[in-house]
Amino acid sequence: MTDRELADLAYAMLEKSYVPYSKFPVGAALLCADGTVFTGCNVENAAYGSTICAERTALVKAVSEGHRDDFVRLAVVGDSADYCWPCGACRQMLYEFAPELELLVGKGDRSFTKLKLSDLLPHGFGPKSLG
Ligand SMILES: O=c1ccn([C@H]2C[C@H](O)[C@@H](CO)O2)c(=O)[nH]1
Ligand SMILES: [Zn+2]
Repeated sequence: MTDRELADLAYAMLEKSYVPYSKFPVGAALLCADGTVFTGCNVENAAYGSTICAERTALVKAVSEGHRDDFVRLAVVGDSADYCWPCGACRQMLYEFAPELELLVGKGDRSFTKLKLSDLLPHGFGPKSLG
């Protein structure tokens, strides 16, 4: 799967977002080594803090289906002028499973930039930190 194809799966998720409060849709698509893709969107809640981000939706879908050590690339995209950088909570949860995960981060004009999770979360706290 090309980067463009993975990003487009994430963009397609924008319309699934449930964002009555922020009106800020986010889409995600997580590629596994066997080619499986888990998609996600943000799902907000009237108790705002109970909102789940698009990246974590995709991640928990994947882990709950038995994937864990096989994450290859994650696309996360928004629909606004700036890139949709993953929030701190998402960076931390992704770091648990794939500290060197490749990221495609996109914005409203459908362009995206490529980097690694470790660029966004250097010296992260993970399973190895616990000894
Ligand atoms: O990494 C992030 C950051 C924010 N959001 C969502 C949460 C909320 O619904 C909206 C505004 O914060 O964007 C994500 O989905 N992923
Ligand atoms: Zn987040």
